[in-house]
Amino acid sequence: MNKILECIELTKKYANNFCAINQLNLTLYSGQIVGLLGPNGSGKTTLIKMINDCLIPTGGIIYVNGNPVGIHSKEDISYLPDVLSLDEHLKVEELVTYFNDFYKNFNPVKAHQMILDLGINPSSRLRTLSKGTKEKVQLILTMSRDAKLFILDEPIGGVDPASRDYILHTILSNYNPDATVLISTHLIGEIENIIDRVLFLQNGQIILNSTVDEVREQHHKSVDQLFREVFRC
Ligand SMILES: Nc1ncnc2c1ncn2[C@@H]1O[C@H](COP(=O)(O)OP(=O)(O)OP(=O)(O)O)[C@@H](O)[C@H]1O
Repeated sequence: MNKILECIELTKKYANNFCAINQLNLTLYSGQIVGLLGPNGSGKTTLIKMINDCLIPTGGIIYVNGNPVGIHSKEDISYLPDVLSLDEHLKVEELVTYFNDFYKNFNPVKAHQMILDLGINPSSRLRTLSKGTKEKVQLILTMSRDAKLFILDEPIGGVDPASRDYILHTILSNYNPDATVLISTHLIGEIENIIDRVLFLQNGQIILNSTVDEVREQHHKSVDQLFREVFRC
């Protein structure tokens, strides 16, 4: 198994001195789907932004596929941010062309197939689509790259339950089994059946890093039940 992500003593303090990620150590290997779970404010987006070079750590280091975060890691990672980051004036088909021009590892055939399957009109301008459909387009573009590490920050939050099933199935069936998918979500029950490993984040530290099978065997609970117990208010 190849080490695809390594965070060593990773720390992020914001300008107000609040420590959002606190000396976090994490190693992920290739070929797994990993759920990054934690209550509001636990640091999930901060961690994801640092892995994607969108935020600079205060301390520690991150390696992606053996390289420190930087130009190389941008080729290896396909990132779905928690906010829409596409030009809304473009048509869906123009976005596919744009991604194809921009990323060497983008597969337009795969993108067009998913657009067709989800009944999205390729000639619609993004700004005319509903919030959930915009999210689907962004996810399709993200999943159509042949990346080594997919990082999805809340990929199904605004999507209706029927489409969620398709999208989760799409994540499963379109990702290369040698790749790793890191999914941050609050919809634990929805992703529980597709993830191999689960991480619980609390106050900027990993407090659980187990396979889903280990959670079920050791705690005799689903991940959803364990989460509700650990983080009960
Ligand atoms: N720019 C900032 N300046 C100061 N504090 C910040 C900043 N951005 C985030 N934080 C704080 O860092 C902590 C972690 O935020 P983050 O967005 O990473 O959490 P999260 O786990 O993704 O939360 P959610 O589940 O609500 O999306 C929170 O307490 C948040 O208020």
